[in-house]
Amino acid sequence: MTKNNLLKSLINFNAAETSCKNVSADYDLVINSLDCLEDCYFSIVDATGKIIFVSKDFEKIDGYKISDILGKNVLDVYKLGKQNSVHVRSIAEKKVLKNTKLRYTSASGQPVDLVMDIYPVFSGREVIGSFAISRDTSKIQALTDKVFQLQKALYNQLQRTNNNGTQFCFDDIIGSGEAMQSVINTAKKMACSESRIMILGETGTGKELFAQSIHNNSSRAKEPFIAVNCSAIPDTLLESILFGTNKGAFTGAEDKAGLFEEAKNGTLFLDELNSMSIVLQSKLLRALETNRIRRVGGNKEIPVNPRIISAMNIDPKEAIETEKLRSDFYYRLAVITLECPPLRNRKEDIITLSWFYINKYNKILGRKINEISEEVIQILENYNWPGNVRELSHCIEHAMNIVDPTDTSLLVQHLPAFLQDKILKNNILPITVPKINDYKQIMLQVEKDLLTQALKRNTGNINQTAKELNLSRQCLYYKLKRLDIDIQHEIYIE
Ligand SMILES: Nc1ncnc2c1ncn2[C@@H]1O[C@H](COP(=O)(O)OP(=O)(O)OP(=O)(O)O)[C@@H](O)[C@H]1O
Repeated sequence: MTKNNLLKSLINFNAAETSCKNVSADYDLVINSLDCLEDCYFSIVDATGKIIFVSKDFEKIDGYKISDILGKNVLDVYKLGKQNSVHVRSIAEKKVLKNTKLRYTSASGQPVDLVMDIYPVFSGREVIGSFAISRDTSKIQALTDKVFQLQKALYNQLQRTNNNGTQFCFDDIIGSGEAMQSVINTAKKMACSESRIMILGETGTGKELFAQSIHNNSSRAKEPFIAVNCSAIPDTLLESILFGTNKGAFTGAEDKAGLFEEAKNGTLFLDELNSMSIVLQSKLLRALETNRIRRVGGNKEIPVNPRIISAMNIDPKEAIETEKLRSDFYYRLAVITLECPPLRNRKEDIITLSWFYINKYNKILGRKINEISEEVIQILENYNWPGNVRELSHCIEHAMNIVDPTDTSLLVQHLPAFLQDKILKNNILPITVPKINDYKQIMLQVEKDLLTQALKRNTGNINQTAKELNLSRQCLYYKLKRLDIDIQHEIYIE
């Protein structure tokens, strides 16, 4: 049976079914127009299983050349038993097989996921062949797999979050340098005690990460961990959030437990404690002294038992001196203190952290970065990271969005513009203060760094440097001489 005869039967069969008798067509045109369908091919075999026709996309999907398989039997081409060939089954059973899913390896070794609809072709009562529409669902399958993986990761994360309100434990803290290891060891010891902890450190240094890890390493791990950011909530609300409310306290107030009660025997983490008003500090102090709270509008004292971990991102001494913080309140909470060092003081961890975030975004964004250029390493290690690990993570996230999916190296042009600008123009001031206590010597070093960098920016040009610093030429010369700065030195002519 020729292809056209088979097609004619096929169309006549359908025409009979649809009572549309006068069908005439250019069969090749009809069949080839199916090629406009993406990731899909059309195939016809005769009653013996011999392949009579396949449309163009077949080569792309199956990896065979059409000319190599035409005229051959499907069972031989795919090395299948009769039961495993859907074409042969459809002919033998005289049945339409819809939505048949197949997974196999193509001639070029790629895994292929196909969904096939196979129709037997009749001439009268006799089956004279079958035709199939095969849709390549490999891409959709890969996407579905990815969605499934992401869902699973999210579910795991939520499970951890839902268990006790935390996401992190000590294993999640990155930092193999001496400074971080020492903080981790201290924090692990603190986890074994019941004393109140004050965690100090600049923004983004990992204070909450430590608070959660301590909770998860403590005997209270199965109880809730509840965090409240004192700077994010207006003072009047913060009181009712912490202590709860009793009905009638103010319009709309209901009987509601506060966070002290909700934390039960777990941990209550008071973040940015320094933002709390002095009035609320006094009320809280009373609760801390008695381990009892009174709901807003209530008159009953309720015993409470969470362990309190607090955090501050400013110097407590300064806050006490400027009367933003009550000293008795501070010392009630800072029974033991933990200091999270800023990133610029533990440069040895910067690249390890960068790799952590690169690998994270390689997975999330489907990137392939496996190298950080020397220049980028220099930049990352020399920037002073005022936003600490949070800022570094955002910087890498930015870079990973900019790299092309085929890039394997993280380069300067991928970094956020402010980092490229500042560093490439030598416009930042990583002032290297010597570890000495002599104020005069420190100031001399600071002045020297400042002038050296201004000279670098102006490629050693005295007039321009003096203008930028708003100094006279003579004054600049005098300072350079006093600080022993050699203006002929090649570093200024970069
Ligand atoms: N050592 C570290 N290892 C891994 N991730 C870290 C580390 N330090 C901080 N991070 C990450 O940096 C981000 C900021 O950390 P965290 O919120 O704990 O900082 P913080 O000091 O509490 O900041 P803030 O004072 O602004 O509340 C988080 O995503 C955290 O997971």
